Amino acid sequence: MISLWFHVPLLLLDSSLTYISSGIVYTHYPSDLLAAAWIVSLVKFLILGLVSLKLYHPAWVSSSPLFIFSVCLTPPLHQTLRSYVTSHSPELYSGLTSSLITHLTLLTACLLWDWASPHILPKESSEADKNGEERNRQNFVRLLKYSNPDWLFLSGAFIFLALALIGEMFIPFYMGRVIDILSSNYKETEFLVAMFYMALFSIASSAFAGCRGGLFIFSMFRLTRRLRLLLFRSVIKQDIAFFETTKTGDITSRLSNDTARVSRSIAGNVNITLRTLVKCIGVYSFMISISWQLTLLTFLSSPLTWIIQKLYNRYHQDLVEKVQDSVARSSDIAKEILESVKTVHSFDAAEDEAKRYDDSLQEIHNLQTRRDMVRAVYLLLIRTINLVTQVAMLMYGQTLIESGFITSGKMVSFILYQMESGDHIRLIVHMLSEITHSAGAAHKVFQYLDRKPQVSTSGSYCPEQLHGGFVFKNVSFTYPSRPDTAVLQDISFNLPPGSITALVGPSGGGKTTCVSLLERFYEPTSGEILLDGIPIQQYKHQYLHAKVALVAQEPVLFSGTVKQNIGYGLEHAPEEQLKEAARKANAEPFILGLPEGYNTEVGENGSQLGAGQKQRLAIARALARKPRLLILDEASSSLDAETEHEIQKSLQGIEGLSLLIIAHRLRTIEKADQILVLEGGRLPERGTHEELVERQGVYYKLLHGHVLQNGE
Ligand SMILES: Nc1ncnc2c1ncn2[C@@H]1O[C@H](COP(=O)(O)OP(=O)(O)OP(=O)(O)O)[C@@H](O)[C@H]1O
Repeated sequence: MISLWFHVPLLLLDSSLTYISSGIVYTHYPSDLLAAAWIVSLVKFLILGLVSLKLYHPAWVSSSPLFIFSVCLTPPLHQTLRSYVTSHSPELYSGLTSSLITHLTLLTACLLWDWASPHILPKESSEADKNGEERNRQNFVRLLKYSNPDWLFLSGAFIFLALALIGEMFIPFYMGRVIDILSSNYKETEFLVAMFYMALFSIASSAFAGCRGGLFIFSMFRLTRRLRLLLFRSVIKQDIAFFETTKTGDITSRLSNDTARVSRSIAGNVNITLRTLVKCIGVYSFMISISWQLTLLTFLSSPLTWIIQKLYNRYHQDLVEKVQDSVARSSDIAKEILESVKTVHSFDAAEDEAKRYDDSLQEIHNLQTRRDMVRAVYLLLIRTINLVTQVAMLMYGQTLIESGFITSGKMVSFILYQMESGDHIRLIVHMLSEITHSAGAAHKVFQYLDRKPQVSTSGSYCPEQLHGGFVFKNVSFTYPSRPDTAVLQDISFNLPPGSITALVGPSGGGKTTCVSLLERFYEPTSGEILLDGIPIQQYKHQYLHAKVALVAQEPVLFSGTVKQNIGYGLEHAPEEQLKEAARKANAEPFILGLPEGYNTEVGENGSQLGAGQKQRLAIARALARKPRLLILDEASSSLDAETEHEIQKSLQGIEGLSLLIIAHRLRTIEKADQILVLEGGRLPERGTHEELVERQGVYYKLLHGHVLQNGE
């Protein structure tokens, strides 16, 4: 409705302007009506443009610029074509009825557009989108900077690009020439010269194009590799909270897909866009030099091709991304099911899971069908437009040949150029959108590249002498992913050098969280952790991690040999140091029993070892770095009592080594120097086993519950 109120006054204004200005211009230019028509329309365009700018309101019309443009451009364009194509003389003002018909048709088209465009066009141009465009531009510039090391290859590629284009541009020209020579008086020398040039340009342009493509692809791979490495380095240094809040799939997708896409945007898309742009200019120059009237005719379809291509890009790109997401989801489902196949079998859920997987496949299929339908409609429209243009061009071309303006050979050259030109326009529009999308992918990559870990690793203190006394001083902590729940509340305790401390308490009490803070996976929300009186964040990261070693309940081993696993992160450690650690962890007897001893492969995540063996190997790995504090988080739960006892004895024999043991089997920590009872993030009790039993508090209950639970 608002549109209508905007268009009707504009329409009336336009009619009056046409009437008045036609009268004036006609009196001054009675001889050249075509020039007059263009002047009238320029005047109208300026006045209507100013009026609409003055009155413009965002809620009005999306089509008002289109309306004004069409209202002003259609009449002179129509007159120009009329006089050139049909040889009718131009008219300046074609009468009230035809003017009314033109306006009403345009008004209907614009209103239809206003009504339909919100439904068919994806929403854009919001403030956020504009910021996004600006950001994309900045990202693109930044990407160019990442390509700096490849400047030599890229410059070479651009030179070959230019050479190949020059060659390609001349081929249709000489083809037309050959036809002209064949269809007129045949002269052998001229024919041979033309053929020679055609062959020369063909061979040279193919060779240059090959070099160009090769160099671009080479630079692209180099950039991908550089970006991947940078990204991987940045990701691997992130704090644990980052990995808890970011899906692994997202990270791997950035590493594999986005980096490749981003580098494609630089080397690949820029290459294609430039090539197409230059070719487009070249092709149109040749076309204009052959016949500007025919060129004008082919231009008529360009705006339509442009709009269709833009619409197609938006839709198609959107659907392509949806298909990719849904393929990723589907493979995630398959992976999840296959990884938990034992659970699936034990719950007899194989059929249900197959159905779930089938649903995900169906979703992919539906999206792919939609994507292909969109492509089919697009191809149909584009081919129809091409056909109509070609028919019009041939009809007019025939008039031009008949009247002797051009030769049939030139007409052939023109057709060859024209066939290329449509492809070029579509490719430019496609590439421009592809570059924007790649810049979007670049944004995702840069987000990770620029992310600063929340746990700083800039400490530099690494003293030669270390006593190894740890102190928790009024430490409180909440997980970044659950900021409302305090997991540790103002806890303080000491881990004196060479002592054994046990952390016990009900599940969820915060034991593992204490360990995570000691390992600097997170920073305490308040309070501090000191090592020999100095806050642990001031120590050099590698130094601290050599002094504090953790063995988790389910240790992670890497595929490789036993020796490689024990020496993980210790590149230059002597073999004897590793074997010594294995002996202390009571792992040597089983290692020597393996087919190739220390050189036996452990399989992916140690799959060829038993749970107890894995734990012993993990303890050996921790000891190999000669720590001052060894944290055993339920690390001996899979060991039999005798092995556990052996290990404890050998660990106690290591001078200056403090042990922090988290255990549910309370019997194993009865001999600890101090037992800290952690409940609900607080430390309600601490003392030796005897003291705590005597106190009959939480520890006593735990012990009691534990005894009852195990029937001991
Ligand atoms: N990564 C995390 N993000 C958010 N909350 C967490 C995270 N890890 C643990 N929590 C929560 O913090 C609290 C303490 O967990 P923690 O694992 O430290 O307890 P725990 O005493 O070691 O338990 P358990 O004996 O079962 O291992 C629990 O409520 C748990 O749900």
